[in-house]
Amino acid sequence: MVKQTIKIFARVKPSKKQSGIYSVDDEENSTSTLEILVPRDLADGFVNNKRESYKFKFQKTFDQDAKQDSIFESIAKPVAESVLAGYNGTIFAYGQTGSGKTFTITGGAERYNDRGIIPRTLSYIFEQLQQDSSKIYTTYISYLEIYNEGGYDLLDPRHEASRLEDLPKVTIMEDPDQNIHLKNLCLQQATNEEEALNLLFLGDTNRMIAETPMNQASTRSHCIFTIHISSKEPGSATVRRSKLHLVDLAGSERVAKTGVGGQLLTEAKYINLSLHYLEQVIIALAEKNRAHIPYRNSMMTSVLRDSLGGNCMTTMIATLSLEKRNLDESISTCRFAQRVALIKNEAVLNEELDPRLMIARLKKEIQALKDELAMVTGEQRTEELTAEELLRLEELMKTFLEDTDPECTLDVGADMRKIHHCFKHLKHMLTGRRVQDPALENTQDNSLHSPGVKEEDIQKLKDLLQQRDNEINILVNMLKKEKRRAQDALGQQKASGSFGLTAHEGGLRSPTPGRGHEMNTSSEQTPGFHPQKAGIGAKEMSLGRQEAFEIFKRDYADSVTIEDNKQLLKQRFAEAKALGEKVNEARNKINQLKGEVEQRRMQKAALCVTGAATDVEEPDPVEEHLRSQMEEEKKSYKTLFSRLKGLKTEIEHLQLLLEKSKVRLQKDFEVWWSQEATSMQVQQTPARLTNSPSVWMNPSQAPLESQQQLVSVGAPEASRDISTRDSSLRTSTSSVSTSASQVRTPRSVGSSIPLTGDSQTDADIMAFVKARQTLMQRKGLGSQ
Ligand SMILES: Nc1ncnc2c1ncn2[C@@H]1O[C@H](COP(=O)(O)OP(=O)(O)OP(=O)(O)O)[C@@H](O)[C@H]1O
Repeated sequence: MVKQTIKIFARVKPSKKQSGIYSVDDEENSTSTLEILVPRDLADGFVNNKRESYKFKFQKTFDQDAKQDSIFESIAKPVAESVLAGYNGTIFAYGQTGSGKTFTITGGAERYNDRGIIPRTLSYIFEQLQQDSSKIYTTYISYLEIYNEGGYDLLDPRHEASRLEDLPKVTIMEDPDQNIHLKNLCLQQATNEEEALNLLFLGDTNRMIAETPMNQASTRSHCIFTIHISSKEPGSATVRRSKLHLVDLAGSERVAKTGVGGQLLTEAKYINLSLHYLEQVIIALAEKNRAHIPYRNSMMTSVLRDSLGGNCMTTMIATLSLEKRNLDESISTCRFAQRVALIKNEAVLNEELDPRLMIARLKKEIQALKDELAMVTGEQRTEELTAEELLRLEELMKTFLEDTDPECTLDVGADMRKIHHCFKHLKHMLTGRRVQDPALENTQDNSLHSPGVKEEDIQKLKDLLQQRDNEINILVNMLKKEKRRAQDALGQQKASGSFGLTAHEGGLRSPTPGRGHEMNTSSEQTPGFHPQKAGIGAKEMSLGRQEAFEIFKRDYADSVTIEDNKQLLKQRFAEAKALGEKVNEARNKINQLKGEVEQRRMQKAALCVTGAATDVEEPDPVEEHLRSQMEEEKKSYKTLFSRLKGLKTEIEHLQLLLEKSKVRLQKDFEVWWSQEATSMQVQQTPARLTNSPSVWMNPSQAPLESQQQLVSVGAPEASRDISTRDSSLRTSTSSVSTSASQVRTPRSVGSSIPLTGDSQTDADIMAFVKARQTLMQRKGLGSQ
C-alpha cells in the first residue's frame, strides 16, 4: 500500500499582460511557492480581501514558458508508471474557463508539439507495454462526458444524435461492496497507440459535434478519459487491473461573475453545483475523523470516488490565467488546490485472481483429489489403456525427460495401469531391453522387436530412417528460405508504395487518401466517425452553398494553421518516404552481408572437405570484417527505424489534427450558414422577397443572370473600383474587367433577386446572398 497526499501542480498560461502580478520561487525540497500580488487598484475592487500578497505552495509551478513535454515528464509520467505497476492513477485539471485545462490534458489543436497529457501518456504506456514481454497486457479506453449532471459516452457507436441530450445516459450503479459501476459506458479495446488515439479523436469529435453555440460543451462539461490496463504473467491466475483517469473539468468561475442567464445560467449552476460538491468532498476528506464523505451528491464525485481519498495516486493541475481581471478566480483556484493537497490517498496494488484461470486450476485439483481417492479406496481399473491414452502417456514422458527443471514431475494421475506403463517404458529406455507389456504392443516401433527380425536389419532400417529424416529437414529448410525470400520481395514491393517498409516492421501504412493529407470534403471514414453529423456529405451542397463554403474556407481564421499543418504533413510524408528507403537500403545491405558471410563459411567448409584447409573454426579476417560491417549496418538500421517510428506517430497525430480542423470548419460553416438563412427569412416580405440588404460585391462571382440584373439596376452612388480595394480579389476582378467597368455594386438595390417560390430554396438563395455580403464586408469590400 502506498500512502500519499494528492500532489498539486500549478501551470500559468502564457500572456503578455501579466508582468509584476506574480512570482514563482522554486525551493530545494521539490516545492515551489507561487506568490500572487494584487495591485492596489484592485485590492478594493474585484478582490474583497485587502491583502496584497497571496502565497501558495505547489509541488512545482510551471511558468508561462513551460512546454508540453516537460509537463508530461514531471506530472504524467510518474502517474503512468504507477498505473503500469498496477496502481490506480488520476490527473485532473482545475481552473477557470480559458486557463488551459484542455490544452494541458488533451493538447492544442494546431501543432504536434502541443499534444497534451492524454496522447503523450498513451504513447508512453504502449511503448512500455511493447517492451515488456514477461506479461500479457490488455488495454481498454472509455471516455465519459458529464454535462448538466448527466453522463454521456463519447465513444458510443450510436453517437448519431446531434444533441448530447438525445444520447443514452450513463448511469451509476453501486454494488454491495460500494464499488461504482457505470451503465451505458462502453470500454473499447485498444491494442496499440494508434487505436487508442483514434478513440481519443473520436470522442473529441463527438464532443465537438454535439456542441452548439448554446452548448459549448468543452467549456461547460467535465470529461474523463480513462485508460484501463490489466496484466498477468503467462500461466498465472493472478491479474493486475489498474485505471488511469485523465480529467478535464469544466471552468471553475463563479456564476455571479459570468453574468449569464437562461439556459446558460442553468448550466452554470450545474457546473458550479458539481464543482461545489467536489469541493465539499475535498473539505470533508481534509477534516480529521470525518465519517461521512458526500461522494453520492454528484455524478462526478461518484465516478472519481477512488481518486479522492481512496485507492488512487492522484495529481491535480491548477491552471491559472494570471491576468489582472482574473486574479480573484486564480486565487480561488489556488485555494482549492491547497485544500486538495491535504487529502491522503491509500493506493493499493489491484491484484486479483482471474475467475476463469481459477476454475481451470480447481478442475485440475479436483481431478487430482479424485485420483488420490481412487488410490486410497483401492478402486482399480482393469481394462486396457486405449491407443489415445498410450499416446498421451508417450507425450507426458517425452516432456518429462526433456524438461531440465529438477522440480518437474511426471503426473499421470493415480491410475495404476498408467503408472506401470510409464515405469516399464522408462526401464526399457534405460536398459535398452524390451519389457513384456501387452500395452506396448500398440506402440509404433514394436514391430522392430518382433521375433525373427535381426538386430543389424533393425539398425539398417534405423539408419535409413535417419537419412530420410535428414533429407526431409533439408527440404523443409529450403522451402522456408524460399518462402522468406518471397515475403521479402513482397514486402519491398509494398514498402516502395508506402514508406519503404513492410507493415510488419514499421507498422506504417501508406497515406490514406483524404486522411488529413488533403483537406477534401469527402467523407473518408475513421472508425466510428460520423461525418454526416458535422454536415459533411450529409446533403449535396447547392452550387451557391459550395461557393460560399469556398469563400468561408478561405477566410476562415484557422485556415492558415490548416494550411501549415497540411504542408508539414506533406513534408513529413516525404521525410518518412526517404527514411523508409534508407531503412530498406540498410536492411538489404545487412542481408547481402549475411549472404557473403554464409558463402565464405561454405567456401571454407568446402576447402576443409577437399583437404585444402584444416580447421573450419579458425578465425577468418575476411569474415570478421564482414561481420563488423554487418554490426554497423544493424546499428544504423535501428537508428533509422526508431526515427521512422517517431515520424509515424507525428504523421498520425497531424492527420488527426487536420481531421479535427475539417470537422470544425464544416460545423462552423453550417452554423454560420443557418444563422444567415434565419436572418434572411426574418427580412423577407411574404409576397416577393426583395433583396434590399443583398449586394453582389464582386460581380465576377455572381451567377450570370444576377450579374446582368445587377448591371441593369446598379445604383450609381455605390459604384466602386473593386480592384483597388482588395488585393486578394484582384485576379478575379480583372478577369471581368470589361463588364466590371460598367458594373456597379449596388448598395441598396431596389429590384429583386429571382426567386423560385419554394420557401426553403428561396431561404437558401437569400442566405447565400447575405453570406456573400457579410464575407465581402469582412474583406473590407463592404458598402460604406
Ligand atoms: N500553455 C499554453 N500555451 C499556449 N496556449 C495555451 C496554453 N494554455 C492555453 N492555451 C490556449 O488558450 C486557449 C484556451 O485554452 P483551453 O481551451 O485549454 O482552456 P480551458 O481551461 O480548457 O477552457 P474551457 O474551460 O473553456 O474548456 C486555447 O486556445 C489554448 O490553445
